[in-house]
Amino acid sequence: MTAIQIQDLTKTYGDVTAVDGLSLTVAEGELFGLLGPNGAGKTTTMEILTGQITPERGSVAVLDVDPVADPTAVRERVGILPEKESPPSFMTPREYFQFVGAVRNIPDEQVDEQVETWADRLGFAEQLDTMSTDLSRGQQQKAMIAAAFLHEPTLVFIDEPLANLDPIVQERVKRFLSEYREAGNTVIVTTHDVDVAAELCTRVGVMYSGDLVADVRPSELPAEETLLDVFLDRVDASVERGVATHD
Ligand SMILES: Nc1ncnc2c1ncn2[C@@H]1O[C@H](COP(=O)(O)OP(=O)(O)OP(=O)(O)O)[C@@H](O)[C@H]1O
Repeated sequence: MTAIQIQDLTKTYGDVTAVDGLSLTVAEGELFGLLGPNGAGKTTTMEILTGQITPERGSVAVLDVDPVADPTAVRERVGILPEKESPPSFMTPREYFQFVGAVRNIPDEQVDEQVETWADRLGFAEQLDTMSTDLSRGQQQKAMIAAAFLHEPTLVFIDEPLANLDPIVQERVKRFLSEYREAGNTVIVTTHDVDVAAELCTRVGVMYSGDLVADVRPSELPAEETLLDVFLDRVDASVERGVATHD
């Protein structure tokens, strides 16, 4: 089964074409990075794939389910971690996990087990019973990462996975994501950080002005060429060809 299938996808907001005829296939077991500058269309693509908004044109399938026709079925099967989200300010992380567990019909014992595992993995056991409003941005991000994986999905979408995390936690998250992928699961990340994409991802699609301008495997780039070179080369070339920027 392919994890993601996108064919000729287009989404506009008034005069702005946020996604412009995008086609992309991602196999299961990839850690795929959608890399692009501000306004490239990464978030819009993710929102279509997770059934939050609908496109004007094109087809999409996520684990063989159409998120436009059946957004609930997709959201049940995948984990989603949007950028800048945080647990409700009036709940502790533990209460938030119990809430997510109830919404997702996860047995209580499984929630308890996952909470212990994640608190240990990301080092937030001491904050489990602290009101979210009193947590730092990084501590809130840890809780959101754990919540996205609570129902043990086989495909997870993460916007800017390492934002707000200190270097130690960044390493732990990177290691976890690599192991999760090695177990056959799929991760789709969006980022504008070239270093994160180069280090973390098995495959990177460079997005600019609503479409892919490069599709590379960082580990297969020749020694003299970095992902930053590819990024600058393709994005600059698109600017020179006169592709309109959105910002
Ligand atoms: N709800 C909206 N209403 C109007 N325009 C929007 C809306 N959402 C996105 N856009 C526009 O669509 C384009 C693509 O935005 P999108 O957020 O998908 O880009 P992005 O690659 O995720 O950018 P960033 O890295 O800055 O988050 C931008 O020009 C943006 O201003």
